Amino acid sequence: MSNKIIKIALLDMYNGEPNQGMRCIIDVVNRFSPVVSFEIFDVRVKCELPDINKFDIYISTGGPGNPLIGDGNWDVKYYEFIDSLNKWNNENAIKKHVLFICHSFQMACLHFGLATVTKRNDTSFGVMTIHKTKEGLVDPLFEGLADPFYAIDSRDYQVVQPKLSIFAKKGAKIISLEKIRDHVQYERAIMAVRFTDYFVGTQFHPEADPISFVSHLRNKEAKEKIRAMKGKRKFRNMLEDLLDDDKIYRTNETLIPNFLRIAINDLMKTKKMLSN
Ligand SMILES: NC(=O)CC[C@H](N)C(=O)O
Repeated sequence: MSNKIIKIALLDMYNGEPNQGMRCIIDVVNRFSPVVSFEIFDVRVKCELPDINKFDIYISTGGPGNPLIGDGNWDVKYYEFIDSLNKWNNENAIKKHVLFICHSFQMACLHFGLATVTKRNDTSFGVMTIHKTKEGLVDPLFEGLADPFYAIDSRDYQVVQPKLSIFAKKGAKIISLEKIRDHVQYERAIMAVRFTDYFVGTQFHPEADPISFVSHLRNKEAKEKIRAMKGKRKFRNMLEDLLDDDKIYRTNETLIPNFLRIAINDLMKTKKMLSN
């Protein structure tokens, strides 16, 4: 394989469960071929993690279950792996870029001690509005997305109670929040964090496309559960949101492509500088 190709490791956190995330991520990554190649690592079932010498960019997926609990094996290795990437970035000119999605995002927030993760009162599932914070308005990850923008959310847990002193100490930033729910007193959950210049994560699913969402709803039970949860009108509105060019399509075409473009440009620049 040519050295010019940028290598991406996809950390599959789905624990062997059927999901739409992997197909969507692969679909987005393939838009960058032939500049990139990718390999998949099954973190939770096989305890597989990549050799950090061999990959430039890492995308760590969503996944089922409680992010506070691992099996004492894969989770320990996963956290060690994040630490080794962070250490690498502190010591090397050519950086490792990481995107943490949903379950991985929750685990990263916990690991860096930035916030608490709690179980929500109800499942969050569907097309949600995501609000940029002041920092989010200028973060290149969101360039080309409106404020608010739309994303697919699918979770039972939430990242809340940010420890702002730790954010400040680490230079991390909250870049998006949940919408304000006037009629409920709950705290707005954190929807995205820039951990460092090279590590960023989202609580929602930036990889999701309308097809993946509709496929999920082909499961009758899933469909009925969501229809009952939202009510008929909101359910129909959500289906309409799916077809809107400015909503899920826009996020799918913008956010991970921004992440990859920023990473690829940075890698090409630093690799070239070092080979001169
Ligand atoms: N889609 C996900 O990755 C979900 C994350 C986590 N398991 C939750 O339920 O909140």
